[in-house]
Amino acid sequence: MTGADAVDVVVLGMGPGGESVAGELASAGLSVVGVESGLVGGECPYYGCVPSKMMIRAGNVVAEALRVPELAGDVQLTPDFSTVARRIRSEATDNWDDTVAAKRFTDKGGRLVRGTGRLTGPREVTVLTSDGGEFTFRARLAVVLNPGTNPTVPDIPGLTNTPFWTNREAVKAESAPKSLAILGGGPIAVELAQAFTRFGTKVTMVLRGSSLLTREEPEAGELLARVFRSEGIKILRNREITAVTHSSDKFRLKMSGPAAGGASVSQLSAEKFLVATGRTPALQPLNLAKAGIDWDGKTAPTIDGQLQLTDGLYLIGDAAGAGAFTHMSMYQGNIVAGHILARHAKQPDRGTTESHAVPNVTFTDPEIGAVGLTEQQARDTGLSIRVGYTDVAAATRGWIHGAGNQGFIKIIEDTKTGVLVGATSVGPAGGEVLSALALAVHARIPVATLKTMIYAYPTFHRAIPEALAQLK
Ligand SMILES: Cc1cc2nc3c(=O)[nH]c(=O)nc-3n(C[C@H](O)[C@H](O)[C@H](O)COP(=O)(O)OP(=O)(O)OC[C@H]3O[C@@H](n4cnc5c(N)ncnc54)[C@H](O)[C@@H]3O)c2cc1C
Ligand SMILES: NC(=O)c1ccc[n+]([C@@H]2O[C@H](COP(=O)([O-])OP(=O)(O)OC[C@H]3O[C@@H](n4cnc5c(N)ncnc54)[C@H](O)[C@@H]3O)[C@@H](O)[C@H]2O)c1
Repeated sequence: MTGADAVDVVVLGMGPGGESVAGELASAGLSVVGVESGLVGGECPYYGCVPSKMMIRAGNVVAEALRVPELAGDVQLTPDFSTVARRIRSEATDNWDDTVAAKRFTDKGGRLVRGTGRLTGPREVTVLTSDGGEFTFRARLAVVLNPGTNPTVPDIPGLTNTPFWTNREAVKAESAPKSLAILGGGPIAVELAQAFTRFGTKVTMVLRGSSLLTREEPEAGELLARVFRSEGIKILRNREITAVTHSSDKFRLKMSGPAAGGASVSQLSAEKFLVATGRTPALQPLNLAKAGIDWDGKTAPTIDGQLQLTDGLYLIGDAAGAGAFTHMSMYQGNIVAGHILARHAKQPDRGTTESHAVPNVTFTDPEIGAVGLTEQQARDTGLSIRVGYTDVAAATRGWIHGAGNQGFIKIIEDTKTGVLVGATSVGPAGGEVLSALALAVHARIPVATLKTMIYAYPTFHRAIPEALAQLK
């Protein structure tokens, strides 16, 4: 243990939560080392939420323009992906340069160490820098792990020899490819499928199963599949890709149907191939065992309500396994910062994590917002429930909106307590409408109270009382 620098806190991985904990603790006067092997800020600002939502915003503008003939006359449109590519490069990611984010942290008094960190003891972190240097830090108060995830790449023959895309390459695209094959049907796949389609890319999605967005209510995936079909996105269901090759600027994917289904082998070719098959937490290289943590290497490690793996060793973000969303990383970071400051600077604690009202929004058109339990999850936990469902297109605002008005609100009530335990809001502003439902689930507001509320006319959220009236 000789040669280690003593500091108050080490934050290993500066994703959204890590960056915020490190910054807050440094501002509070603690000596904080932030360790980052990539870009300060993590996946979200450089390869995830922000660039993908910039593409989606641009794609939605194109889609709205295409709705002009139905609603407002005529328009001439020449979508050009290079405009959004330029915006992503210059406005969102600073050409994938984190100087500004790094300075934001060091200006607060933090020390940024660039390199790959690992635990070398309880509350001890050793960092290997790219030029072969090594630094060791012993944290007096806490080590916060925020390593995030990497794209999971399935073991498909030939794949790794090809220039396939993950989200990290997709958001760097300078132009929309003529054709794009996408493996996976989760949030990354559907958001990018629709965004590229709107710039003229012929998209084919290859699903191992039969549905899109399997973590959401089934009605959400079904509606999205209908919308995708109408936009020309092809969805191949129950397929396995058995081989991938790339030559003459073309990917060739060999596919078979499900083994049980009598396996028809087929082929698909495309200019680009996006693999969006989930994420692998970057926990393995951290060497949790060095801090005495017993981890099976597969499932999320056990943490307490303050996100501690053990006293003074915290795990936050996607790798904590409570929802791979930026808002979860920041929510957890806030609790951890509060816990550290309460223990060591006599500030009020910020409580423990709650998991009954985790929200998420998939930013397709229509947006898909969800909070809490799905109907199936509620049934699986043994709750006695009532379900309310209403069609957004048939509500006043949906009808006024016209083209692009598809959506629904589905709510799940626990009949024993009379509160909502889950809700899904799909529609043109589905993610924004979700906020009222998320509040209801979070604060456990009785359905009886929600029914007495006045909902402004004619908003999209006025479909909420219609769903409440349908509870049965
Ligand atoms: C395409 C895409 C779109 C998304 N869209 C949304 C969205 O709209 N809304 C939303 O809420 N979420 C979205 N997400 C998810 C979101 O990006 C993550 O939940 C978010 O980044 C939080 O991750 P994190 O805090 O776990 O850390 P990450 O952001 O993954 O950052 C972890 C950091 O740790 C560093 N690191 C890892 N290991 C080490 C090590 N050993 N030593 C030093 N540094 C290390 C990494 O370099 C990285 O910078 C999206 C993700 C993707 C891929
Ligand atoms: N708007 C948002 O909030 C947003 C957007 C994008 C991503 N994210 C976050 O990032 C996470 C990762 O997204 P994702 O879409 O990669 O993952 P995911 O785990 O949600 O979906 C993965 C998809 O790939 C399929 N799949 C998995 N292994 C496969 C294999 N071997 N062969 C074929 N198909 C396979 C799954 O069936 C699923 O359809 C999300 O779960 C979410 O938490 C959030």
